[in-house]
This record gives sequence, C-alpha cells and structure tokens, in this order.
Amino acid sequence: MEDNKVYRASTFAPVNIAVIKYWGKRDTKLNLPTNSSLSVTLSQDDLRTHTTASCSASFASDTLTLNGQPQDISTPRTQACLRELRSLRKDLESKNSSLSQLSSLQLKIVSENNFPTAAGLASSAAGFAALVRSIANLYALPASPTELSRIARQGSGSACRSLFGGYVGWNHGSAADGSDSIAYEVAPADHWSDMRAVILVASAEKKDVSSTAGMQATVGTSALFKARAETIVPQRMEEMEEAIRKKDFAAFASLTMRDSNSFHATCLDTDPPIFYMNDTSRAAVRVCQAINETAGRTVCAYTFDAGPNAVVYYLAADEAAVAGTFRGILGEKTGWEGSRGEKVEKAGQVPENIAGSVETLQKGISRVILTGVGDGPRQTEEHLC
Ligand SMILES: Nc1ncnc2c1ncn2[C@@H]1O[C@H](COP(=O)(O)OP(=O)(O)OP(=O)(O)O)[C@@H](O)[C@H]1O
Ligand SMILES: C[C@@](O)(CCOP(=O)(O)OP(=O)(O)O)CC(=O)O
Repeated sequence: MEDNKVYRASTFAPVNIAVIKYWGKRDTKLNLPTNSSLSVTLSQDDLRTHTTASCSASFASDTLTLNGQPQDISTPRTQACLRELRSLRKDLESKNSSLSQLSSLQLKIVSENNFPTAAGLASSAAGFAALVRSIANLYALPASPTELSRIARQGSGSACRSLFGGYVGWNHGSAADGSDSIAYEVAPADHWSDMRAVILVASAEKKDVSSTAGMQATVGTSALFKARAETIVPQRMEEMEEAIRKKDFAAFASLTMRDSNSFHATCLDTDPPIFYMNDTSRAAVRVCQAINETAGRTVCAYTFDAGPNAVVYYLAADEAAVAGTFRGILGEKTGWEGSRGEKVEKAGQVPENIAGSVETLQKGISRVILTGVGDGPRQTEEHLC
C-alpha cells in the first residue's frame, strides 16, 4: 500500500418521510423496532446529505465533521456502523490478498446536510444512510442496499429506509440479532413519479425530546401504544402497500393522515405527555382538511414526524389545489422562488371559516420546501475533502 495515499468515495443520500411511522424499539442497542414502517424517499435535488469518506495511513484517528463542525464519532451508533463496514471489508481483504488493507486505516468522514440538522427533517436518516453508503463505496463492498440498510439501521432506525428510492418498507423482523430487520423497496420512484410534497417548516429549532428518548418513553408508559404496534400498524402496512401498488391516492392519503394522528396520539398518551405538534401544526391540518373539502375529494395528506413541521403529500395534477393554496397563504415566505415555485398557480379563496388557521400558519411557518418522490443514494465524484 502506498504510504499516505488518500482513498476516497462520496455519495448523496436522500431524506425519507414515513407515511406509516416507526415509533418504539424492542431493542434499543440495535434499533430494532416494535412495528414495521413505510416511507417515501424525497428528491435529493431538494433535500440531501453529501458525505465523503476517506481513509489513509496518514490519518491519526477516525473523525467525523458535519457542516464544518467536528462531531463525536465515539457514539455507540456510529461505532456500530463503522465496525460492521470494516468487518465486511476485512472479509474481502482476507479472500483477496491483492486488495489494499483499507480496513486497518483510519477514516475521515466529512458530511454536509443542505437542510437544518435535528429539526425533525429526518437529518439522521439521510446522515447515516450517506455515512454507510459512502464507506461501502470506499471499501468497494458488494453489499446490496438491503444489507447496507441493516447496518444504517444501527445508526438511526429510519436511516435504513434512505438506502432505497421511491416507496420503502422496513420490516420490523423477529430475529434477536436484527438480521431480518431490514428495508425493502415497495415500489421504485418511477412507479408513482407524480407524488409531490410541500414541507411547511414550522421551526428550525432543535427539538426538546429526541425521537430516541421520546419513543422509549411511549413504549414504557402509553396504553395506546400496544394496540398500535400489534394491531393497527400491521393492518395499515398491508393497506398502504396495496394503495401504492394501485396508485390509489385517496387510500394512501387516508392511511397517511390516520397513521400520523395515531403516532401523535401515543405521544400525548405518554407519561409525561410529549407534544411534537403545536398550534401551527394543527393549523396546517385544518388547512389540509379545507383543501380536501373544497376539492370534493382527497387531494392532499398531511403527516408530522417528531416535530411541528408539516409534510403535505399530493399528486402533480393537484398542484394548483394544494401547493397553490399554500402559495396563496404563505407566498411571502422563503421557498417559492425558482422555476418550480413560481410555476405553482395560486389557488382561489380559502374558506372563511378557517381564517384563524390561515393566520396561525402565516405567523408560524418560516419557509416552505417543494419536493417530491425521488431516487436512492447517488455516488458522486464531488468530494468534500
Ligand atoms: N450528515 C450526517 N452525518 C452523520 N450524522 C448525522 C448527519 N446528519 C445528522 N446526523 C446525526 O443525527 C442527529 C440528528 O438526529 P435527530 O433524530 O435528533 O433529528 P432528525 O433526524 O432531524 O429528526 P427526526 O429523525 O426525528 O425526523 C445529529 O445530531 C447527528 O448526530
Ligand atoms: C417520527 C419518526 O420520524 C421517528 C424516527 O426516529 P429515528 O429514526 O430518528 O430514531 P432512532 O432510531 O432512535 O434514531 C418516524 C419515522 O421516520 O418512521
């Protein structure tokens, strides 16, 4: 091996927003969930993590830098990912002596998120998916996205779904070692490519209760949680997969909204209660209901993660009715500039009976992000170091 040679590989990885939520672990060390979940991968043209993984005999220790700030790389979750990836590389090296011994070199990982970190915009999902994918590329691992999803899950549960594009399931699995708790493609992005999303960013602040802490408080104290994990979600997973296969937006939307509500109900049922949605979030729910009522059919579906931001899914054909209404209300906010936002036709009047919600939304939303379903991680020659 050449002394001091720097080996590197870079990737972009997407954010995913669940429509059937992961909430609760049966094993906190391995991030094994109590229920399966399903998400839509969002386009990396709008939201993405960019990560470069490099290794060299000249590096003194493993390091991780996120948005220019050194991060603690010694956390058990990051260490679990690095250990698994190094071990796969070591296996390759032991079978082929002509391979450079990269598994014994220190890693330098540099990453940038083009959206607020830890604001409920699934930064840990894109972040760990990018970390795992970039190191797998650096090590030239023949591992499939499914195998890498098993590793990324140990970084952050929802990260396993960001190894795939399109519509992605995560099977809760039953093996104690987590070998069957992996992500799978329900349908690629081009199966239902006209799925769009407008994200209403309510707050770019760091949240009070992390997903990790919040979900275990729910597991420990919520009486509703058991029914959700054992009965409600298994049934919804089947219905959601069918809705996606048939491209049935009304069914997709109804399941998405009900599952978001069910997840937030278990948060409220936690002792002490956890509030991720706020007045702004509830105003977004009312506006979505009004949009659907005005259209006379279901044209949009809201969902909320562990934070107040609304993600509103809709189909391209209903852009004027959905994004157009939000443009009418939030047209002054950041996010409408550029060809995509400017193309959104402002819809007509919003019903008078939701004037209060409209005002709350105007006060509480700082920016919007227009996006849609997208593909999985992309290798790139643009290196960050
Ligand atoms: N690009 C990245 N590379 C490595 N780790 C990252 C990256 N981006 C985020 N993370 C890790 O994820 C953490 C944020 O995760 P957290 O679950 O708190 O928020 P979130 O993912 O934005 O929200 P949520 O998952 O609830 O939607 C960061 O503190 C950091 O440790
Ligand atoms: C509400 C959610 O976004 C929760 C995501 O939780 P994380 O994947 O961030 O949790 P950890 O596994 O502890 O890292 C729902 C979802 O994405 O399915």
